Amino acid sequence: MKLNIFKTADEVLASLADFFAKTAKEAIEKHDRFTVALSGGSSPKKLHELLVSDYRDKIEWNKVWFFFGDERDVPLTDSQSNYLMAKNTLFDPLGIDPAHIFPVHTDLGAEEAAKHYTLNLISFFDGHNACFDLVILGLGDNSHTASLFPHTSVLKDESASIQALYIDEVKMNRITFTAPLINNAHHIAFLVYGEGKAEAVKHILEDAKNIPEYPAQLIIETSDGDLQWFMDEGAASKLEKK
Ligand SMILES: O=C1O[C@H](COP(=O)(O)O)[C@@H](O)[C@H](O)[C@H]1O
Repeated sequence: MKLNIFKTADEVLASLADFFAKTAKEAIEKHDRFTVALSGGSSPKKLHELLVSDYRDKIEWNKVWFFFGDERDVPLTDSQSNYLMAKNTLFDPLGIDPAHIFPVHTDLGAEEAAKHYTLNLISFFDGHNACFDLVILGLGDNSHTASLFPHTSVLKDESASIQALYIDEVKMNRITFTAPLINNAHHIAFLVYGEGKAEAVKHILEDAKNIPEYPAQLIIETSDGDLQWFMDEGAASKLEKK
């Protein structure tokens, strides 16, 4: 695992955008496509904006395929939708072909949407377990990542799949990649900035294992995977070892 710690959030974003472009180039050279699962919430908006402003001509966008590590069970037109955020900040400004975007079909209902997404992945990855070139993750201040929330049943799920579940803490259904599905990726990048995340970062990286309390501890580097954290000094401020 590699920790990339920068003074400012802008430097964090610049470094992750560069990493995105590098992994895209390598994947396209290797198998003529780049598969990336985006995270939701607010942190990735600025990353998307940077990719649009500085990487428009540096990435072969017509070879990029977009997925979502988690989604809220709301219509895709709702302001809480992770898809809508990515559409507004990334897909529309870059003119991405809709055929290259895999939204979670929340109109089917959470359970069906999760099953449908799992089947889509199986078919996209030719019957094999999905293995993304890059999964981008955020970190909630309660130590959740994707929609792997504390004390939820999905934390025990050992299948590499998409699951739907009601999350009491946010009073809504969420659709989420399981940890084994995320861990199967070639590259995993956490994007975390701001002092508000410092406590959670410490729990995940330095505290004793306690998956029910700190679900992002489930995300690990496998023998053929690469796990990197991109964070600012604020988010890293409670770490003892840097
Ligand atoms: O609910 C969610 O929260 C996390 C963290 O979001 P942020 O707003 O603190 O950046 C996010 O990674 C996840 O995808 C999202 O659905």
